[in-house]
Amino acid sequence: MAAYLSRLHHISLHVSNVNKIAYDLVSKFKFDFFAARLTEKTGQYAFRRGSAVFLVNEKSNLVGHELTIPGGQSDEVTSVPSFHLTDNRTRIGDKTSELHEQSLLYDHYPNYSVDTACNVCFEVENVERSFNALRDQGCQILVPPKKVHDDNGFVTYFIIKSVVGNVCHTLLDRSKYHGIFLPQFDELENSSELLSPNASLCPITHFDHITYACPRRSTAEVMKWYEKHFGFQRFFIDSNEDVNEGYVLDQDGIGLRLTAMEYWKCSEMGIKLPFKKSVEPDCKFVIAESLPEQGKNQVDTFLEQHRGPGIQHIGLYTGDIVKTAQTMAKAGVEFFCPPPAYYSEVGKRHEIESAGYDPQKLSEHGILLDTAPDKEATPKPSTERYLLQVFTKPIFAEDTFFLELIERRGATGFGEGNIRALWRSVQAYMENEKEHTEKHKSDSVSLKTGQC
Ligand SMILES: O=C(O)C(=O)Cc1ccc(O)cc1
Ligand SMILES: [Fe+2]
Repeated sequence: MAAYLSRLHHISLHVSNVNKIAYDLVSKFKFDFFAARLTEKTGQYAFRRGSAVFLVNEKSNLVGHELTIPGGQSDEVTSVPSFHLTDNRTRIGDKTSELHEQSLLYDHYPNYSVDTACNVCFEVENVERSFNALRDQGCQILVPPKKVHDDNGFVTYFIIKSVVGNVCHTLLDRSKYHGIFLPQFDELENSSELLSPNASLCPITHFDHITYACPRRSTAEVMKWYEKHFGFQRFFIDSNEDVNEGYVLDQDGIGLRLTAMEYWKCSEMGIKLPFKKSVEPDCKFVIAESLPEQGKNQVDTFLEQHRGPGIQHIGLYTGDIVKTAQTMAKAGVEFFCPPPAYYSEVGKRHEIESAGYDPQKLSEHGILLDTAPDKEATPKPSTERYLLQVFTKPIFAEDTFFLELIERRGATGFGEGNIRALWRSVQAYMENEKEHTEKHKSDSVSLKTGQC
């Protein structure tokens, strides 16, 4: 029996420069910094927008380290006020010393040499039952069941290693916890989502999908692992997709195999958000493999620079991609842009206009639009179904992890046109980057700057 996952709780990052990532998440991506845990040995910081929560863990033991998160850069956006975590150190230190708990909670040190997003944490209804089931199925246990409490109740959790590179999963039960995040975390004052000015400018509601970069011919093993242990089911990206081969794009320089999965409970009935009365849509998992015939590509680059398989990107769902991209670009987020011809090509122009968008507006930030094939529209409505996406440049020092904004207007899958356009823009960036490094042009304009 598989573990019974009820919802995605947060995704953990392990980074060496917490200040940089915290700054980017708050000032550029407009996430709210809402909870923190700081001990003599470690710092853990939680950021959220809607139900999308990132837990940023400090990679090294920086004692006396001070994190300052500045306010927003733009005039209209007053962001989280400056916050010095050193102020809280004594308080959290006092709490933890009672428990003699100084190291990371809800995660483990991955001892990874580069910055990485590597723990996808789920809520489960019964930690003991899930643990027994996964242990009996032979899963590798990284942290056995553990109970953590504070004045607001308690949480139990354990951590298992997945079959994808350094990716692991914390499975936790927080049904007996009434605090804002997790026990031993301090809530930041004024962290209420309702008060956040960013909610309307960046209406991100949840994680839409998580994409893994995996080695060639490993997809079947990954699928099998998630089916067996978590009860994931196949999500067909395209109606012509071969069950065994996945969705294959293998021409014109694009060599990519995509296979997607979703977790069954969410796909069948949806999950209630703890704070809101609405139903939280599911988060899909996409496995990306590169194909050898088309030469080295972005998946290979990820595997090389990340030093193994892992989370390549995360799709953040937004109710208004144009507004969100505009706000983020203004704050300094850089997006991958397709070739300018993408927006002037007659067919695409017409497609964009038919969807009610201005090609010029979309082109400003590299937003891609795809119309879902007719067969997806059941029963066929008078309006078509669209998918809009835009991809940020890598957010760590290496060409590894990046974020994506995605808005679905009826379309539930992944658009072939968007994948091709994304692929080309990432390839162009990486080739430029390579040339740039090879020629050692230290005085040339940085490729990581500039608008579309
Ligand atoms: O289209 C999406 O959002 C995907 O997630 C598919 C995808 C996966 C990996 C790539 O390198 C490019 C595209
Ligand atoms: Fe994606």
